[in-house]
Amino acid sequence: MTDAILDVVGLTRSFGTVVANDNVTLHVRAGDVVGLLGHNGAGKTTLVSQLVGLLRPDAGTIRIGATDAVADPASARRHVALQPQAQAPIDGLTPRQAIELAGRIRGLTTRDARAAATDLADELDLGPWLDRRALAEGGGLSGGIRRLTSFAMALAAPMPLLVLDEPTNDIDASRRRLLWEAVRRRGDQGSGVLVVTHNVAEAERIVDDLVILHRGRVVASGSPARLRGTQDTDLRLELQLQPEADDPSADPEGLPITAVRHVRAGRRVLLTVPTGEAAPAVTWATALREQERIDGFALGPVTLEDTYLALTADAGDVVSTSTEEEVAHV
Ligand SMILES: Nc1ncnc2c1ncn2[C@@H]1O[C@H](COP(=O)(O)OP(=O)(O)OP(=O)(O)O)[C@@H](O)[C@H]1O
Repeated sequence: MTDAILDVVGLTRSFGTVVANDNVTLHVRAGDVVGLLGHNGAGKTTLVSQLVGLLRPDAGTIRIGATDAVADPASARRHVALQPQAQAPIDGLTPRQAIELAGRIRGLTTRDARAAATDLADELDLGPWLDRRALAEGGGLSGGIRRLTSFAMALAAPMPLLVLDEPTNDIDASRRRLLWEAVRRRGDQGSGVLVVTHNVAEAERIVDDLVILHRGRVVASGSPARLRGTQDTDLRLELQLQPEADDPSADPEGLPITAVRHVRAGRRVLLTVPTGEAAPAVTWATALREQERIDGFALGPVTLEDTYLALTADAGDVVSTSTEEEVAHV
């Protein structure tokens, strides 16, 4: 892919017998925000570590801009700003000092670094904490404000490629919204952005493309609309099971409705049903609730979460879908 700022092809990395990345291929174009989704242990941080030269791949290639990042990680890193998953070591500094420092390291003048810190504080509503010092052992600043500071440090100077490893962890809902808007803005201003997240619903609204990793492999990639994979006219019926209760939809033969897809996630059951089945679906679910076989239900549009959970379910989880194969190969 010639206009990509990041080209990863066939990347493979094992730890002993664990294949953490298995033949991973993905691309990020300038101006695009790409979300990397996957459960714990899917291999996301292993991938990020190789992008920035902290780990060497067993096989495969990484190109960042025009640079071969495996052969010359130091040059490649000059094009990348990384927000690592671990909290940034900012004890002794205020957020303002930390952001200014990050800007200076990336070549901004003192004056521009100061302006960047002030602008980012406005953009992310960091103002009340901007001059409060981070103390040892988590003192001074909360985990969320430390994470937001680390995010702001990654954004301190414009970079061709931004790699953000779970930037929303610990952050409150209103600042998460500001953070996602800031991510989208960086894409719109021309950076390529790769954002690792567990937050499917929030990422879906701002990304151009998603890559879903499961057990080290890419199991699906494409735009959110393509990945949803079902007809726009399909609906999602969510059943909330009672503790220890059986899933009343476990046997497709016994269902009074046609479920295109069936996903079990803990005590939630997500059924994808054609719009034409809305009325019988509500009648059936209402009866289940009256019989106290479920705690409640909701009928709404299909979301990416349904697809994501279906693609990343492990053996033993209850998943059946007539569209899964189609979705997995978009
Ligand atoms: N340094 C290491 N030594 C041994 N095994 C490792 C090492 N780093 C990662 N692994 C293993 O590789 C697999 C992928 O881990 P990785 O941290 O990349 O997943 P992740 O998707 O980032 O997970 P999380 O969302 O929990 O951060 C896991 O099975 C993990 O135990």
